[in-house]
Amino acid sequence: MAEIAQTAVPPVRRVVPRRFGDERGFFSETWRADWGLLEAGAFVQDNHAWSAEAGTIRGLHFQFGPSAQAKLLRVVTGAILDVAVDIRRGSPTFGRHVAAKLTAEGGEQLFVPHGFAHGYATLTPDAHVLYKVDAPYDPKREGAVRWDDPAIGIDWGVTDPVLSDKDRAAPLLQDIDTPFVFDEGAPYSCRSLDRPAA
Ligand SMILES: Cc1cn([C@H]2C[C@H](O)[C@@H](COP(=O)(O)OP(=O)(O)O[C@H]3O[C@@H](C)C(=O)[C@@H](O)[C@H]3O)O2)c(=O)[nH]c1=O
Repeated sequence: MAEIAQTAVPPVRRVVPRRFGDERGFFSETWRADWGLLEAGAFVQDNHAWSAEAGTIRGLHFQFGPSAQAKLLRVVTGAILDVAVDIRRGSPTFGRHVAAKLTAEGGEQLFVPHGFAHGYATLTPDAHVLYKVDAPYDPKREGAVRWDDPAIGIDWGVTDPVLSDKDRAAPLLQDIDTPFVFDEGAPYSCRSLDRPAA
């Protein structure tokens, strides 16, 4: 059982799985097919990323075409600010974002569908982030948007982040031709085109 809530930028969802506590600790189901986020079998890869320092930012990333990824994220040590930005051309919420705090303590999760650029900032040192994705890693179909794009205006709470070289060089949203198109008839109201964004 889990509490699943729509966010201000659908279909991004916040998920809080129930925890059954006892004298040993707790037990929690962290994903079930019958929660209806994705059909059974859709998730094909699990990821684990560790960041040593608070104030590390990873993102904003996406994969496109047949490799577009939906993601279900959670934190098992520490805390992050998890962010999803709508980059579906023609979307009523294009350029808007959801920022959700995910903590090991609370077990909160964020479901990020196709058509969104995703990233997070670590709010604590030693942050372990786990996530499921519904398409395998495909470095030939990766794209990125700058973490500090003023047109998106994310309040990361971090001024001088630890970044990868790749993320430091990422383009602004206005300078990419995003490969996602808003389409109410498609899953996640998103059509994913098989062409690079830049
Ligand atoms: C993402 C990924 C990376 N790698 C490798 C490539 C590279 O050598 C090393 C580090 O990759 P990156 O710098 O891209 O890792 P990172 O910056 O953590 O990338 C991740 O960021 C978050 C925000 C996401 O949303 C993810 O989808 C993914 O893009 O790991 C894989 O083998 N499989 C994967 O699925």
